[in-house]
Amino acid sequence: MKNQNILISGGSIAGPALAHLLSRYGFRPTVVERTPRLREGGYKVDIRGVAVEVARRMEILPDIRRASTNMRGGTFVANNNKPIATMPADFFNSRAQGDDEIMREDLSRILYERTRQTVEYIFGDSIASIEQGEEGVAVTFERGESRTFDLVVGADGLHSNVRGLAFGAEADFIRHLDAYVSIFTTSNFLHLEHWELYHYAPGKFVSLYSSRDSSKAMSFFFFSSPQLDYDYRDSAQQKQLLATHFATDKWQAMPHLLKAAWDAPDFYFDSVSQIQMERWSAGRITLLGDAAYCPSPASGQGTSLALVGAYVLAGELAKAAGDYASAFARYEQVMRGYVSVNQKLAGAVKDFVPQTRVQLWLRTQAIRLLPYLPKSLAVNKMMQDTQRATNAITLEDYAS
Ligand SMILES: Cc1cc2nc3c(=O)[nH]c(=O)nc-3n(C[C@H](O)[C@H](O)[C@H](O)COP(=O)(O)OP(=O)(O)OC[C@H]3O[C@@H](n4cnc5c(N)ncnc54)[C@H](O)[C@@H]3O)c2cc1C
Repeated sequence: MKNQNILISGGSIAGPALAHLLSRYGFRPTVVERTPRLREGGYKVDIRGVAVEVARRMEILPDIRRASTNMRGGTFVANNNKPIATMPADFFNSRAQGDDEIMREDLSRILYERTRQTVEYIFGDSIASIEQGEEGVAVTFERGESRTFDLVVGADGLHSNVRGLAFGAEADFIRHLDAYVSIFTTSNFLHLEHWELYHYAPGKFVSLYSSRDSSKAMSFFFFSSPQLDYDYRDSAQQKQLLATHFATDKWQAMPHLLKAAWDAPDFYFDSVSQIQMERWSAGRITLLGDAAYCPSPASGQGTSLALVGAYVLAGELAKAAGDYASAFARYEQVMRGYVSVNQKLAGAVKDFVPQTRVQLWLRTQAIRLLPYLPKSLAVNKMMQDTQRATNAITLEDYAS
């Protein structure tokens, strides 16, 4: 088979998923990850629709189910922590349809553990330059090493380094949805047990979920904002932005959470954005996951697109016996429609949070009614759209 040596930039979800499948087909993948070790952090992520079948074919579904969040439900709370409404988990999620929910870092760890013996991992490094030639791609790394690979895959997220080197500036491909998210670990100071709290304020939403068998909690902050000027690698600056945006928030838990942000080892902050590109491949280089088609956390489909994308890309490379030009073309052809319908799930992100005090009051009244409404009435349309989108691709059986 041709083109067996494949460099993958990014060791979160898309990168290790692709490495797992490629090594199964006899390719020799190398993963380079910028952080010094496997990156921790992230909130609950969904594995939905076709992605569940991909996880099954990757033989990681039992591991995923063992690490399931096992969420029991959640409570909308007022500023003084008094419950507004309490809902069982299956009111919002689609576990009943066979979908799964797992902490992002657990899925990343499962994929890494599956591949660490068969795949070369380089931590704490990054691609500094890429030059394509007839016979391969000459790569230099930031730490100074130079190597040649047959193919390069950018699975390095929203701010993809490979995309920048091979396709051009991020500004040409990113679509800001006028919101930001921040996620980090805190102590389980409210003693939640597989339970989540939800708090709204004008333009803001915060949730808190017990993790690590309730020994810790994970917080998720969301706020609407026009584009902010900050360095996406400077977490001290991002913590300050978060503190400024939530300084006047009246939720009782807020002072504890904002203090925890400064101490959190896994602090994550990013814009709610999508990546939209006319093509994902250029010669021997292609993009995968958020790097190519980030649907944004507002769609809830980033992880599923990354898993399905890895399955299709690896399968097409194996089917074409390493003929990258036809494999990359097929990968785009097979994935385009699925990506597009899932990006649409992000909808109008601003509607996710009430923007004014009046809208907040109306939202609170609607939430009070939720427990008394049949699920079908309250979330039916949203659930149906999501189910259609998450299944909007027919998986080929690439088994060798
Ligand atoms: C820490 C973290 C927390 C997240 N939390 C959530 C969440 O709670 N909810 C949600 O919906 N989505 C979250 N996401 C995004 C989610 O993981 C993706 O949408 C989805 O799983 C697709 O994954 P991906 O592998 O394509 O991209 P990502 O998960 O973003 O991974 C990209 C990887 O590339 C690495 N990388 C970046 N630059 C370079 C470089 N120059 N060289 C080498 N490696 C590089 C990053 O360190 C990271 O490990 C999170 C991502 C991260 C990294």
